[in-house]
Amino acid sequence: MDRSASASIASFTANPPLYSFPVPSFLAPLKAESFSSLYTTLAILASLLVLEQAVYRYKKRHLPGAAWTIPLIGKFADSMAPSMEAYKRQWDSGALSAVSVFNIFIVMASSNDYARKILNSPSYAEPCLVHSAKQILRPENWVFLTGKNHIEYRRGLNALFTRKALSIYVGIQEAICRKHLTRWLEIQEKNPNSQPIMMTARHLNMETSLGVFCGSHIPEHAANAINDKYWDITQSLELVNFPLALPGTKVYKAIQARKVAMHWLELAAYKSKIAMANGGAPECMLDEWVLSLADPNYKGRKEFSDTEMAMVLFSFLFASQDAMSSGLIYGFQHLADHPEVLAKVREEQDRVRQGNYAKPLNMDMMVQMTYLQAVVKESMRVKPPVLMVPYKATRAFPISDDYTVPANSMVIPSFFNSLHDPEVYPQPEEFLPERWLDPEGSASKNPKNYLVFGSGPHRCIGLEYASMNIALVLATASVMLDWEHDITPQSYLSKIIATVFPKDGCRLTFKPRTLA
Ligand code: HEM
Repeated sequence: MDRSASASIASFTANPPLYSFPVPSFLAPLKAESFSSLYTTLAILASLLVLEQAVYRYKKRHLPGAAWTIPLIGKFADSMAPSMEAYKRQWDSGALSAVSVFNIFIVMASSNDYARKILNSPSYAEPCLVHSAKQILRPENWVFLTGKNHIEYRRGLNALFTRKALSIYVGIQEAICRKHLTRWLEIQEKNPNSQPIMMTARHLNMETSLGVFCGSHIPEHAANAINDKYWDITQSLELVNFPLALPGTKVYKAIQARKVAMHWLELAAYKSKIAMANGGAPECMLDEWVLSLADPNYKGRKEFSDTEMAMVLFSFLFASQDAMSSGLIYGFQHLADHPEVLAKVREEQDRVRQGNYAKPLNMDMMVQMTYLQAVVKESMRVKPPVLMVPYKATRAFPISDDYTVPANSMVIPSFFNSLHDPEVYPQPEEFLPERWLDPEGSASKNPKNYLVFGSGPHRCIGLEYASMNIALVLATASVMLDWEHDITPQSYLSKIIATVFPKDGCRLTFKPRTLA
């Protein structure tokens, strides 16, 4: 037998052997010192691995979650391929549960009380978004402000979402929506097969957002260019990404996409300032913003560079493109699957439009569409576009009587269980818009459960605009189109790419609406 193969570590040390295991022959040429340093390295590695487990177990304490974490990577594999089933298992394992990814200790909060507590405790926890978000949005973007600075900055932006401002946007939204729905019909005419609306709905959304934000200060070809690149941003929003934005990586591509968007948004800000200085009437969000800053009664900061304005608009695009597309796509799917609900939407459209489908929509008409509003609310309750928002504990956070989230841990409030609580929403998996029509019903009486747009100081700033836009697209579609759902084995499975989509992209066929 080859002696080196059966040698033991002990034979190279003065101490009595603690372990004895065979050394492979490729190690034979190693000198005693080399073995000693190898032994030391292995011992250090082993200690680190033990330490990793000890720290994980110390932080986790009694919370549900794996007893041991997978060395170094933790649940990285799960975060690469997120699935509703795995998330649901985690949420149902306890109101608070623990998980670790790349040694980032994460506390998941699934109950309504804990989710709201995290969202409403700014002195303990702040949003941290996914790691790539800072590279894409740029670290100086306002969305990363915290505390008083965040409150003040945000106060200035509220002017962009007032009822008066939203009224200006309705006309832009409707014109773009009609143009896209007409194009959907033309595409269908050329190809009678069902098509997934995943990308076409995203395109409609992108052009609407850019139209609302920038009006005629952004040309259509720029909106198309931004739309073409934007998918790179969506794809880069994974929980963990390769840390360096090297060419070829997803984050690198997303940064290139941001540069294209920023170029056009800066130009739009510049043009808006000139148009308003020349006494033009406000026709988009930028114009509203420029005018509000010039108002003598306006108290906040008055000077914003073109780049700063563009970064704010880009943050809106970033926050809305995926979430709104998800909301819209499920809106189409729910209405296709529930013809009785679509029929009621149409009855309401008839009433509000007084039978005149060519009449342009306005804010008063949108307000009268109470059934449609219930449809939109219910659609996003059943299929919340955003399942959870990552926050970070800025210091030790005593979240319950018997558990304190360790400082610097991630703490993730999830919305699904709140939105599917059978006590508040009986038959929680069913799509029942009527539940919102009774002001005394449990859905209306428990607004704290409706976490679709979050809660607290970072609650979605665009929530009314978002709901109105989804309603407006469905209203317009209901009067212009008939559509059918081509149900596949993946229609009711979820694909999670930043937000939630039907796994098959929602395959629909469209026809011009036939009026009875
Ligand atoms: C269906 C569509 C949308 C959904 C489901 C949605 C959902 C959310 C959620 C869950 C948050 C985090 C709230 C929290 O931490 O408590 C959020 C934040 C935010 N949303 Fe939305 N959102 C939508 C559309 C929009 C739109 C259209 C805009 C802008 C035009 C927008 C702008 C923002 C911004 C800027 C934030 C961060 C606010 C802050 O940190 O102060 N969102 N949104």
